[in-house]
Amino acid sequence: MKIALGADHAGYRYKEAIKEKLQEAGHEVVDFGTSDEQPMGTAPFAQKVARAVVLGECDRGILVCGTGGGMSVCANRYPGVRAVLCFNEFTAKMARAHNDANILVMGSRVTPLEEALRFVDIFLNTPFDGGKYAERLRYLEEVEKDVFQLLKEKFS
Ligand SMILES: O=C(CO)[C@H](O)[C@H](O)[C@H](O)COP(=O)(O)O
Repeated sequence: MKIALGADHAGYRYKEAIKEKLQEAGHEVVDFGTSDEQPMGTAPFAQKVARAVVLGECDRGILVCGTGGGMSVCANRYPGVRAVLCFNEFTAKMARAHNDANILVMGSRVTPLEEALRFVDIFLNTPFDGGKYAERLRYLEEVEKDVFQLLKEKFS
């Protein structure tokens, strides 16, 4: 798979470890930064990863910040993004099985690194269950149309 990675300063160390693991496993990684532990904003990295996934430039995305909150808030503003903040193996599995998540979000101040690496495995290897979950996800298209309409009204 081609995987987009992004992290702020709080997630930098995790991103580097995830990148190494993914490359060892033969995945293609696109690293959208950050490139050190210098404190900085979270959203620009979520923005780059979300765009890459929505545009189909990458198959999946992985984002890490301190809590996962900042990354989730930003990434899910993009239509077509289903970014899920995972904090144990069950949430990682359900993110794929029920939500068809295309971006895994984790918090480095919440999840130990070894566990985060396991969530990555689960995220990449769990199929979407489809069926009733696919039907439920279709409602998101209605929500996206609603958002589009609101933005049009707000900015016209
Ligand atoms: O949610 C977040 C940002 O919106 C993340 O947890 C950040 O990594 C965190 O806020 C960073 O905090 P810091 O005090 O700047 O290290």
